[in-house]
Amino acid sequence: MQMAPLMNSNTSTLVLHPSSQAEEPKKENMLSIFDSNMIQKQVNIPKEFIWPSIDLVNTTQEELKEPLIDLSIMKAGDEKAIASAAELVRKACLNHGFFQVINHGVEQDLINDAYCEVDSIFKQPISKKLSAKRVAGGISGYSGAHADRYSSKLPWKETFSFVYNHHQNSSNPQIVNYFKSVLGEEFQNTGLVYEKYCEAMNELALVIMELLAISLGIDRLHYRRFFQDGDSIMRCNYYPPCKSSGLTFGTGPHSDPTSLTILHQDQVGGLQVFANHKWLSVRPRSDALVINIGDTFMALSNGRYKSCLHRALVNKYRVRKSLVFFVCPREDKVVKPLESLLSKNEARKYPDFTWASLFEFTQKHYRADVATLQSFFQWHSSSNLL
Ligand SMILES: C=C1C[C@]23C[C@H]1CC[C@H]2[C@]1(C)CCC[C@@](C)(C(=O)O)[C@H]1[C@@H]3C(=O)O
Ligand SMILES: O=C(O)CCC(=O)C(=O)O
Ligand SMILES: [Fe+2]
Repeated sequence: MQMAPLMNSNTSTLVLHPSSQAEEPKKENMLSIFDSNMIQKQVNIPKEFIWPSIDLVNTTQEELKEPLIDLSIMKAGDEKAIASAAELVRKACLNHGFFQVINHGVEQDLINDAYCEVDSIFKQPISKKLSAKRVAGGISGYSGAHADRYSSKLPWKETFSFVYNHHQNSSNPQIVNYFKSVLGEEFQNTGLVYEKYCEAMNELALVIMELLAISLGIDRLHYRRFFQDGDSIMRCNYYPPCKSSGLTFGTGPHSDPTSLTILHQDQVGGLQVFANHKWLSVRPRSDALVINIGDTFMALSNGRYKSCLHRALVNKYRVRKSLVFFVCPREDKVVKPLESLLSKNEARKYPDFTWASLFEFTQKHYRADVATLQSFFQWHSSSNLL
């Protein structure tokens, strides 16, 4: 059935095409855009955004009881407190893979500045945002509901993503150059803010990697070394209010295919984790960062630490925003558990693979969901993963 074109505020036409089930790649000549200004005014939610009822299970308001870790102990070198914190982290990661950290060393002013820049990006007219559109097969750039990638179960969100390579240096400010190249010179300051934000995220990531190594009883510097020259991903999520919020998701149920996620959410609430057989809310804390294990780290721990299903709800009245830093190793690094982690006769749960191959799978062939890792290995069952 041909969807009727809907006019948006900028006179260009918002055209939502009939939903084919193809995930990616979508037919080249299909142009679909999600103009959040326009779509919020619609009486009925386009059917492409309506998720299967099986996913829309009622959610309790019950909260996840994830540990809150005070990271100041790491700088202080308080080994007794570090051992206790590592035990709390271990228990959480064996179960659902989520914990929150405070005294993380990321200045509140920098977080506030990053949110201000989120607003400066997403308030741009749709034509400007589309000029910075994500290139098919890549992660960087603007996306409106991923409407150019998928034809059904569209997430009610706009995103802006870019890559952070730690080995960049001030003489080659990649993020500033990226913002200026895709959004214009007036986004120089936005680039500077995110340059600083990603540097702070990367530093924090290495501290958390040390705590994870301690919690797993391996060489505490192992993951620092493994991730120190990583190619991480920064993503700004912007979730407009939705009149039919109970029929869609801001971000659908998934586990992160990456290694470790460092997320700041605003005070609106909406992040949920599937733990102990139910959806549990992660309480927003403005002074905390939410940390969760991703699929790649689950493989590094030979399945010990869990990369868990989570999702982001939208609501009827308020915009919700989140800043998400996805920690990834350098793309050519071989993902396999450290020998000393494996107990005697412990079988390997996953074949060796590179992050580049898993990343490409999620960008070109498969929408990350709850089964990404096994789908990835099935996809590559015949060919070489490295
Ligand atoms: C490597 C990635 C792919 C996604 C961004 C990072 C880590 C999380 C992934 C994602 C958010 C999981 C849900 C589906 C997805 C398509 C999304 O809703 O944005 C995923 C991201 C992506 O492929 O752009
Ligand atoms: O916005 C959120 O709270 C969660 C987003 C998320 O899970 C993701 O972008 O991977
Ligand atoms: Fe996620």
